[in-house]
Amino acid sequence: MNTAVITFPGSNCDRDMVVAVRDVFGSQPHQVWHRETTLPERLDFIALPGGFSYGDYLRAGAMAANSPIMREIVREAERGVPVLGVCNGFQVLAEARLLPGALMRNANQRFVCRDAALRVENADTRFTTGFSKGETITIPVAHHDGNYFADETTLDRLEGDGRVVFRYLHATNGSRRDIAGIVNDGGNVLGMMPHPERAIDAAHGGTDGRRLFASVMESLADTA
Ligand SMILES: NC(=O)CC[C@H](N)C(=O)O
Repeated sequence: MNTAVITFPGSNCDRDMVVAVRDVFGSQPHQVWHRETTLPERLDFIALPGGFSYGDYLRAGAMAANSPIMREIVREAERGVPVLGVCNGFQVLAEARLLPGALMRNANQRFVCRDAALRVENADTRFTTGFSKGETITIPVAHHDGNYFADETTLDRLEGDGRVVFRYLHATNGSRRDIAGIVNDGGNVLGMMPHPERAIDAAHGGTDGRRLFASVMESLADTA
């Protein structure tokens, strides 16, 4: 598989993402610096990792969304390549308008760092076929700007179209309707605040994250 992990200045989960992708996909991902203007050809999967790109200056993800490589990522996303944005990666995807809504400061103004119980709301996306609809999974969260906001019309549309993929079982950060992860209209761009790359090995305390990467891998095999 031909995969890429993007690094922005201030990314700090890129190495964990590389390990997860390598482990599950079975080959070393390309590591791409945000100033690059081209991506490796024929990518099967692109991951935007967590961290504090540009120190979360202005708004988390706002500056990274204007990095040169983002033009290419938008192009690949529009071609249907699966793109996963985790935590800061989700913030970047929202700021780049690849996903609707915004990630605001957590409602209680505090950084939250713990395992989160999530309900899988849609097990029919290329990121979630390894789960069952309604299943509860455990994936860690670690953020201070995870409070998902969108207007009611957008939220209703997301819910109606099955684009709310993960929902927190317990209030976590003030997110509207406890939304933890959403996909774009095409179903190939997933943004989520919880960190699946931190749950790929039993030593992490759980392997539910591995099942997300394995789902992507399987969806690629199906379309090959
Ligand atoms: N782990 C992360 O990616 C942190 C994301 C982000 N910058 C925040 O704290 O909200």
